[in-house]
Amino acid sequence: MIIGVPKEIKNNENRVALTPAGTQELVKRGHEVYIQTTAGEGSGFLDDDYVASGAQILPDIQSTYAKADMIMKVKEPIEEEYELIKEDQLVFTYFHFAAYEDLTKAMIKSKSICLAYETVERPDKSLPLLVPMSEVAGRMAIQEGAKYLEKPLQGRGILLGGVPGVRPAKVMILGGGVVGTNAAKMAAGMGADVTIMDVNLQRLRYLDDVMPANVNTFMSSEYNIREMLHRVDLIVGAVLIPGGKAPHLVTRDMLKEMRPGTVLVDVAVDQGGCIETCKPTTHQDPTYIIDDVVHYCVANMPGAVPYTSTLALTNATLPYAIQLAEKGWVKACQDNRELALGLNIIKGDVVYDAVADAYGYDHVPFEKYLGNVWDKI
Ligand SMILES: NC(=O)C1=CN([C@@H]2O[C@H](COP(=O)(O)OP(=O)(O)OC[C@H]3O[C@@H](n4cnc5c(N)ncnc54)[C@H](O)[C@@H]3O)[C@@H](O)[C@H]2O)C=CC1
Ligand SMILES: CC(=O)C(=O)O
Ligand SMILES: [Mg+2]
Repeated sequence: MIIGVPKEIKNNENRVALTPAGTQELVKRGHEVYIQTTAGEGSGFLDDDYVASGAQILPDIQSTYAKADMIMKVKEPIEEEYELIKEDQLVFTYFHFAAYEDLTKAMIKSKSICLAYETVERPDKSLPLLVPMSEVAGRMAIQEGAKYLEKPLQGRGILLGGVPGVRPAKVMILGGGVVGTNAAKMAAGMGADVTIMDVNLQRLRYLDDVMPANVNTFMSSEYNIREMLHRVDLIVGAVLIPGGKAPHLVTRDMLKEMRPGTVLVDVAVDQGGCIETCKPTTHQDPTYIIDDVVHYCVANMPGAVPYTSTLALTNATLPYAIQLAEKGWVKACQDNRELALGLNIIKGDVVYDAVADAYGYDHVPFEKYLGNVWDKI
């Protein structure tokens, strides 16, 4: 198969979808790998490193898209890329369709095959290609939150861990999945007073078992969220309905109940955000203020720590990329249901139900393309 890796063009997106080590694995299996020049630079990989692993370097994004059967990317395609995606081309990347209607329409029009990292799903319901970036973003959420709580950055001016004789900051984490757990670990390690909220009681039981004493669990409900608002310093939004739009757990009217300088970090912004007033921001201009509350809503948080993120992401994506390259997308998805669940749009059909629901499209089962292979197993 011919694999193309374009350079990411989203603001401050320094990750790359394939490392020189991954290139070597694909090339030694007989595949052709084309890397857009300087695509790996932000993550510390030079064109020469890729060439040494057997890749060929292409001069621009147009030639990279034009050449490839499979495009491997990190972030969702942005407008300049829509026209470059070809009919029948396999695009393997994050899409977050439920948050981007224009992208959804453009990919339907392209008649490409959109296999989304964020909905590849294991039998235990875990999301193996989202987990590594959720680990990064969860950890970063506290680092960023602590920074924006500083007074010169318009925060309340409270130190997360406090000092002897002075209480630590209160951190409320909405969603106790991968982002929430990693955020809680970091906040607890810094000495904050942490509360994790979730609707899954089993998950809260587990977290109660494994978390240190300065982390409490609390059932997520509008009533319980409101009860805490006037006391918290930092709120981390970390809920997920896989593939779907995030529910608004913090609504606009709730901002009035918070203290001035409270910081909101809505990590779930890539699925539309769980804080009603959150709109996607960039690393260049990450925050804005509404009602004296600081909003941090960067949709590609891991892009700022590419040395860690590229390795963490590609450790997870490479085994799936190899299956796609070896077998083609139809056979690879027939053989591995985890990958089939990543299919979101196929040749103009929306095949992922939460994406179809988000915009009122018909949901076409992916069996139209894959057949009912699992019934026979
Ligand atoms: N902004 C960024 O750069 C990044 C964003 N993310 C996003 O972070 C979000 C969270 O991802 P993960 O932690 O991996 O998901 P996850 O599936 O591990 O956890 C989500 C949790 O939300 C809980 N939940 C669902 N409804 C809830 C409600 N009403 N109240 C409280 N909890 C509720 C679920 O029970 C689950 O425990 C996703 O939207 C993901 O795409 C992930 C990585 C980077
Ligand atoms: C998951 C995601 O949105 C990211 O890694 O940028
Ligand atoms: Mg929203």
